[in-house]
Amino acid sequence: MEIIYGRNRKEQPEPVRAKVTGKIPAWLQGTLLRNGPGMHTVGESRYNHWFDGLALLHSFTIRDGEVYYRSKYLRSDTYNANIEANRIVVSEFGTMAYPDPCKNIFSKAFSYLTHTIPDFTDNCLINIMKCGEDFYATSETNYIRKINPQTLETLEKVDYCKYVAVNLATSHPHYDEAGNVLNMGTSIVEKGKTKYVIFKIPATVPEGKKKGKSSWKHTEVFCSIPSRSLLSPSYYHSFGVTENYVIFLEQPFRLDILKMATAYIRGVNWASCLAFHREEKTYIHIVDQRTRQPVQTKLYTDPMVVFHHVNAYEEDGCIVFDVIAYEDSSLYQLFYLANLNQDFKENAKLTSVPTLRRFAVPLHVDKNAEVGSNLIKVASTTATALKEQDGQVYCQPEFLCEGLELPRVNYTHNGKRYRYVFAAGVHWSPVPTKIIKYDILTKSTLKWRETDCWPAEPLFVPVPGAKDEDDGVILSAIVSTDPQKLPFLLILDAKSFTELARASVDVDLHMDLHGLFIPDMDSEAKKQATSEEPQDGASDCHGAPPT
Ligand SMILES: CC1=C(/C=C/C(C)=C/C=C/C(C)=C/C=O)C(C)(C)CCC1
Ligand SMILES: [Fe+2]
Repeated sequence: MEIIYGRNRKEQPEPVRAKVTGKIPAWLQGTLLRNGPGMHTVGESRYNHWFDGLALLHSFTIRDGEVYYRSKYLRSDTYNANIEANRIVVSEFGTMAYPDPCKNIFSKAFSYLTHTIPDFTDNCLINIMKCGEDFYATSETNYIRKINPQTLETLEKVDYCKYVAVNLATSHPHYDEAGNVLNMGTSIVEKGKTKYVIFKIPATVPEGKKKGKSSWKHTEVFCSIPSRSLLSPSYYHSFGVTENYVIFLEQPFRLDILKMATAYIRGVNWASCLAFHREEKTYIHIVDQRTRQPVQTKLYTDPMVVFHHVNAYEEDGCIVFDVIAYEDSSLYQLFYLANLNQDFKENAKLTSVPTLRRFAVPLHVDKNAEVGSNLIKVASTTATALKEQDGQVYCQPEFLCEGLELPRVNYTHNGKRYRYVFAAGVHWSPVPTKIIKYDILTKSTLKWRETDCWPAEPLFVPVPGAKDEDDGVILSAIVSTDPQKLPFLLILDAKSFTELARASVDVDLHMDLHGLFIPDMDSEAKKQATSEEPQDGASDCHGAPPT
């Protein structure tokens, strides 16, 4: 597994033309842009965790049946400082680093003082966010980095803190139809006022506001939810939305702020400040986007750990939401590089399988409803919400399917009723071995897998004018551990899950995390703008840079 996870990857900044087999649909024109960790050692120093690796952006540009690949390390301040020092000098999730080699106790104490309120890393390795016409590499700290989606160059650093009071923010924002971004973050600095903040970044500068100003300045707080525990807010990796509501799970997987404030002097990493409290409940917060107020009903469910929300929608006075849930937090433990070594089958065993769970929560609780009665009258799910004596509502999910992670849906159905989940197939190990299409209606699955092939998160791209939810293709970057087989971009027909084409590239493809597809709006115009004609040829040919 070290070959997949722990090895440093070589960047490929010049586009490489892929060898295409099969036929890429003519309508599929655009760029698949993805992010993930690519460098795990700097000089003699080594990161401990896979989520620490330096961000490596990569893209597959699909144009007229041809595919071009390129990759480039994000030139974050973190990357630059590490490369300059030839060692890791910035702390990441699983690695605490010391900028100055603290030779004596006094200098260590001094460094400690300057780190009490930590300045987090800008190594944005998790996802790509679209904001208006701009693209950003994202992580979970207060920093994101603007990038050029064509050349993968690193542009300016944006500090969320300048626009909204959050120290951490998710790398899984939502988008409305106008492209406005809805995201969530946690404010931990104002002691005693720890809160979760839902905020909106407009896609464009609002009408009537002074032109020329960036839309960031118009970021607005939508709603703040006070943390149940002021010194120990929940950790969350994503959240859900419906057309009118936001769903936030305050799970008992929590950050300890005091531990974080002393982590540097204690020489421990950020990950050690996270703990799952298996005896506590998971609180379900619902925020009405129209009133910007939380729904007053106290909703809760059993302890669980959720990283990825799948989708959510409203039905008959209820909110139905689907998540991938675990019984514990073993997933983050498994991604320590020491666990992903040769014996990963032994070391990297999940102690709970990820399951797709469907919850249903009532938007209004009938005062006359009997204590103990199920408030969910929706026929399509067996999820329940039981009214309790004290007015709280206890929600129990319907278990839909096991062994899914990195879920994606057809985003035109985001927040709306939907039927299909596309995901990576995992079981006891967190390493995906297949791609799955799960049909919620028929509870059936379609799978793609190939020996020695390790798929990334599958992304759904709809065909223009699509009628059915699954009218489109699935894109997934496949890492190969078969020396005879090059890595490739896999293109599946999303309906039948049959292979339409694959584009093999002779490059050092890394296992990535998340990304997005940028469709070419006007591919004809783009083609005209391409200065050079691409050369015909083999997979290692460096064709003209697609614009
Ligand atoms: C650096 C840093 C953090 C980084 C978290 C990361 C990098 C999480 C990655 C999660 C992924 C990739 C999940 C996939 O399902 C925290 C804990 C927010 C807090 C403080 C500083
Ligand atoms: Fe994620």
